[in-house]
Amino acid sequence: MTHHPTGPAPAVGPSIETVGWVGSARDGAVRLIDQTLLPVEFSRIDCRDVETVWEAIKMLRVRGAPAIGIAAAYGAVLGARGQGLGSVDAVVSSLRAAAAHLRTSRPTAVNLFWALDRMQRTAEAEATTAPGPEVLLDHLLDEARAIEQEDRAMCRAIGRFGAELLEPGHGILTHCNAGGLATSDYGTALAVIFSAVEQGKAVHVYADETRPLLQGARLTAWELQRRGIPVTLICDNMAPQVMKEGKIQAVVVGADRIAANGDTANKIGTYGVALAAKAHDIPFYVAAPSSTFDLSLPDGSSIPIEQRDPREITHGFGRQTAPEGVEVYNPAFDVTPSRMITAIITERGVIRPVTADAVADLIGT
Ligand SMILES: CSC[C@@H](O)[C@@H](O)C(=O)COP(=O)(O)O
Repeated sequence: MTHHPTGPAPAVGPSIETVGWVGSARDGAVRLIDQTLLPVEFSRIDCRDVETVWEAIKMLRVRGAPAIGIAAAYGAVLGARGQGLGSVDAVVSSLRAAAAHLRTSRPTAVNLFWALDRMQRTAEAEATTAPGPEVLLDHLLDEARAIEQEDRAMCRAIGRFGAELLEPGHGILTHCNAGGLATSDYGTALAVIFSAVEQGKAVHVYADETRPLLQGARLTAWELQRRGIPVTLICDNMAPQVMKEGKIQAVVVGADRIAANGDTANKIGTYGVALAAKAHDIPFYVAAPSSTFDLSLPDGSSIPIEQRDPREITHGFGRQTAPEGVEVYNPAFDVTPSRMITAIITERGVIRPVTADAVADLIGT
């Protein structure tokens, strides 16, 4: 049952740069949108040291798995110049220390570790050949920029593959924010929607508010509205009812870490959406780049789940909404078993059905 008009699709509005680098390797800074201020205020901050990047990741000023990885890669460049540019060895050891610190910012999104491993490998590989510390630092900035550029390309490819799965008039439910704000510029789950609209398919998005930090309300609704895509905001607990009313023909969400068998960690509440989708026979799609897969983990049971400050639940956005001292459980992510995922959309193609063999075939090389 489709309740959405199938008239001409709107044009997709312009991208925004979520995280990038300004200035030279020697004096520059990591520039990022402070997402904690959205949707009321749009402002960027410049991070000039590793600690500021660490804090920005921890406090969700920059968030979303690929964007965290990009911010960390640029943060590693800041770290590399930490002890000054006295020698190549000083640059390498400063980068190692910065990477070790940045790894402690958030545990679940594997893109953070993937990007830092890559920066560290680059530093170590070039240590013996770089003619001097300044050249090495320039190369490290090039590597961080490559991570950002590759993410752009991956998101566009995810969008192209995923758009094939949507039809004009579809109602699409998404959870949290897997849009441009969570990546370099185009998103993963939202890329699928942007691409479908660019292909002329008019769709309507339902955005889960996403308790407790409201990434769906503050970020996804803002991003879709800004790009001219029709969006209806709902509270998380309304999703099953909205499905029952026939308004949803597909669910598309992002991912923070995907195990070798396809089990997928994403924002808390995603598992509940998958259960509801299954009950209503609605396809449940995960959209993620290959950098979000962690093939060292056989299944989702060993994915580390971030536990966050209870005050995000008891004092969300500055107002006390629970009794003082109440016990709180606040996991930031949950794991959806692969058997509940209809397909995983990657930049290399679509994994369907989601099995360990299919994941290994596409991602394992
Ligand atoms: C393309 S981003 C995919 C995920 O990182 C996203 O869905 C998500 O769960 C983000 O959580 P957040 O806590 O806001 O970093």
